[in-house]
Formats: sequence, C-alpha cells, structure tokens
Amino acid sequence: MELEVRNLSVSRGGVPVLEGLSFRLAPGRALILRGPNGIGKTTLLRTVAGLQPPLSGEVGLDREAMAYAAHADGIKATLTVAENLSFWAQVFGTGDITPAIDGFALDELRNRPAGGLSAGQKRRLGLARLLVTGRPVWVLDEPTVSLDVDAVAMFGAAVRRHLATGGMALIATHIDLGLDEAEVMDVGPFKAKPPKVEDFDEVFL
Ligand SMILES: Nc1ncnc2c1ncn2[C@@H]1O[C@H](COP(=O)(O)OP(=O)(O)OP(=O)(O)O)[C@@H](O)[C@H]1O
Repeated sequence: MELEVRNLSVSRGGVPVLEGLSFRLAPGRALILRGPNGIGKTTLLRTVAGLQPPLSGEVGLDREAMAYAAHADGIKATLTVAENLSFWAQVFGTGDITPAIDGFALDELRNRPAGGLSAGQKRRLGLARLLVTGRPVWVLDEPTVSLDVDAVAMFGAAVRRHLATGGMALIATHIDLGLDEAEVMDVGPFKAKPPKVEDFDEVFL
C-alpha cells in the first residue's frame, strides 16, 4: 500500500488554491508540507483525506486507510482521557489504549475529564488518538500547535515508531519536528494561477 497523489488541484470556497501537485508516499516514509500562511496546505490535506473533493486529479488511496488530525481535536469533554481513547478504539475496531497513553505521557491524566485539560494536554490526547485508529496513513495539519518542547519530541518519537512499522505520515507544519528522515515539499510553486481572461470584453458582459 502507498499513497499516490496525481496531478491534484484543490480549491477553497470554489476558488482554486493549489494545482498540479503529484507525490508518492511509500510505507515507512514521511512527507512534510511547507508553504506560507494561506497557500493551501490545509485545503490540500483535507482533499487528500477525502473530506472535500478535488478540483481535478486523483488521490490513489482509500480514505479508510487514513487518519486525519487537524485543529479541532474531536475530544469528548465529559469523558475522561482513558474513556476518550477507549471510545475511539471501539470506533476504529482496535483494542489496547496503552500505547496511546504511554506514547503521549497521559497516564497521570487518564481519569481526568478531557474538558478540563489544558490546550497542550488536549492536543496530546488528540494526537494519541492516531495510535488507536490503527490506520497506516496519518494526515496531520499543524499537529504541534500548543505543544511544549517535550511534547513535540514525544510527537516526533510517535511518528518515528509509526514509520518503523510501515506507517506513513503527511504533515503540514511550520516548525522543525526533528524528523530529518522526512522528505520536504514546498507547495509554494503549485499556487494556482488566476484564470486567463480570453476575451477582455467578456468580463464586462
Ligand atoms: N472557508 C473558506 N472559504 C473561502 N476561502 C477560504 C476558507 N478558508 C480558507 N480560505 C482561503 O483558502 C486559502 C487556503 O487556505 P488554507 O487554510 O488551505 O491555507 P494554509 O496553507 O493551510 O494556511 P496556514 O498556514 O495559515 O494554516 C487561503 O487563501 C484562505 O484565505
């Protein structure tokens, strides 16, 4: 299994933002997307994860193979940390939540209602969810927002372990994750060009 994106163009609010993107992600590989604010990284990730249709081109992998994590952590506030993880483990049909608890140092917080966690703790819980999805392709949008230095390192280690078991990761981030083995793609050159006006008069008709 691999993620192959072919000649993909994506739009936001009906306006093309990126066009002509192609890349391939093989098992054990990570690809980091870079580019300035507003260039279209979120839009690209949402399209790859199947949350919105492409303008054109193809994503050659079923969305069931992907786990998407973005700004909204998807945490149930009234459930404890452990209950949240167990809930997702049930949804995704996986079992043990221990690697998720251990991987993001959540043991001390396991019986705390998730709604009472700090922003960084919530983010750690949101990322720990990736481990209970059992899905091979992680599609991550700014995963380290609110994380302190130790938690960023925890996240980097979790990604590394995922890659070591044949997983894949596609990550948009502005910070250095310490994943030197990852490939990096600047999406800037793929910025969509404004549509050509063939007949100037038509604009006014
Ligand atoms: N709901 C929306 N409707 C229309 N346009 C939007 C909407 N949300 C974002 N945009 C625009 O779409 C473009 C791409 O936004 P996107 O969020 O994909 O960029 P990004 O590269 O992820 O930015 P950042 O680094 O700031 O997170 C931007 O110009 C943005 O202003």
